[in-house]
Amino acid sequence: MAGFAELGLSSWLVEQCRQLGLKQPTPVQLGCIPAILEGRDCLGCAKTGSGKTAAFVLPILQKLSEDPYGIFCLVLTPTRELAYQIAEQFRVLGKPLGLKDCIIVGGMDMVAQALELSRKPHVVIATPGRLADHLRSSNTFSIKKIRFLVMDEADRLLEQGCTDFTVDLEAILAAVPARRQTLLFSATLTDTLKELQGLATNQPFFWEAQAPVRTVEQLDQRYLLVPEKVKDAYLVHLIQKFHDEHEDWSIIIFTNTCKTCQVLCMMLRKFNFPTVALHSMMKQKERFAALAKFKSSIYRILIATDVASRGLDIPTVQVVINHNTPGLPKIYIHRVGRTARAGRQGQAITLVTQYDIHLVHAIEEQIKKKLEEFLVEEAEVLQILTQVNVVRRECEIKLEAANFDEKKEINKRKQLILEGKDPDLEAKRKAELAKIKQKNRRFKEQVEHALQRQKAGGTGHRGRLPKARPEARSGPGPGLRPTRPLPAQPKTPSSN
Ligand SMILES: Nc1ncnc2c1ncn2[C@@H]1O[C@H](COP(=O)(O)OP(=O)(O)OP(=O)(O)O)[C@@H](O)[C@H]1O
Repeated sequence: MAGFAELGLSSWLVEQCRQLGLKQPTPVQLGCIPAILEGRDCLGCAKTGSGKTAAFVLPILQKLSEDPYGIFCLVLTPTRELAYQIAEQFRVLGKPLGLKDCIIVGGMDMVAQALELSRKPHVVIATPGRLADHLRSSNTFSIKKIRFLVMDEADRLLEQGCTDFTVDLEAILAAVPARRQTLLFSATLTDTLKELQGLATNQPFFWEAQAPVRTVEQLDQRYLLVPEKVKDAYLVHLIQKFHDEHEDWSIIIFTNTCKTCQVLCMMLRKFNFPTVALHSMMKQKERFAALAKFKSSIYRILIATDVASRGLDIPTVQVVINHNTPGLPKIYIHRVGRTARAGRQGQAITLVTQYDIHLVHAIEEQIKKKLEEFLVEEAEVLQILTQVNVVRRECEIKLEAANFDEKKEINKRKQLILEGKDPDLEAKRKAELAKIKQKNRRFKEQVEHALQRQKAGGTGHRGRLPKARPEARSGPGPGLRPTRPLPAQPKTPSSN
């Protein structure tokens, strides 16, 4: 198997790899590095944790060392935390060059960033919104001469999710030169391939990992069927179990909203689990602090929204728990990809309610693998059910008293005004859109149910995931009483 030197990398870079413990190139590095060194555009699609970052960082550093100037390379990425992580890779691998990098993300001081940009760093790593703000408001820097444009998590940058980058991307693409090398990477490129191909037209080289399953082999993937109303008791039970059995394991829990994330964080802390939260309603400083505490294993549990689902590389994470079943298979792929990275083992457990079964089927179809059931002692869950529900309610009341919803609303309105939109008009438009979506969802569910009935009637019944919640899981019967309480509460760690 070829080593880094055989890929055409200079000896100083090979030595940097060795010092970092990277002995052999991974397949995506083997595939993409020579093409990038040849000057070709590159689209790299490989599983989570397979070393895509070094696949673009190494050849860029090599080219930079041959013709150093600033601003030589622009890297775009969807989240602020990911921008810092990528910058670190550039810094460590590019140390012998005296590499100057600059991170341009929202939530940080704009004046300081403008000053840094004017000093012509070699590499700028940015989230699109903040970089576009700088381009609109300042003429003290230029990205007209960049050699490389990298879009990490490229499909996320192009799709119109809850954060829509398209307008900002247009502004950025208008400011970069047509003659450049474009490198696009993600574990899920295929849905947006056409749009991406429009960006990478210079002898594009497409590299995709060939594998029967789209998730990592070392990842043990399970589902746990839970009734919606008692989901949190199952979550607490799972965490208690992992905590008891493997004290040194780190766990990421993914939730669907900032509010749930915050409530669950408060709740888990009440049960003395060392938990930090990460979501977009937090101040940037708090976000970084939470992530730092989790990375350094001071806190073993991170509860996050999808702001943490892509790219984050934290080797100590052994378990990912999906508190909600992701609505899109690709979100599932990225979330569970936070564990079992770089050849390590990992486990992912998805809590599935009676309403989410069709989502699991969609995930299984996409990843080309069936999830297995995760078995728990239901009696143990029932013991803590009342206690968990009471604590959760207390936390909700506390959060409401802190005006969490109002703050969220104010933040949203501020953001819309900054984007030049009318918040009231937007609210109306959103309400209409939600109505249409709900109608579509209901229709889809009806079709899904009809199909399932048809399948169950015919030969195609899978007999694994039941269609309705089983009686045994529907909560404690009249005679059931908790017998083994959870650790004493309340006792909340002081910082977040
Ligand atoms: N050649 C290599 N040998 C061993 N480890 C490597 C190698 N290249 C990268 N790694 C390590 O693998 C881990 C995952 O790499 P990276 O974060 O680049 O993954 P990724 O493919 O970008 O994942 P994701 O799709 O989740 O963003 C990192 O800790 C990195 O240091």
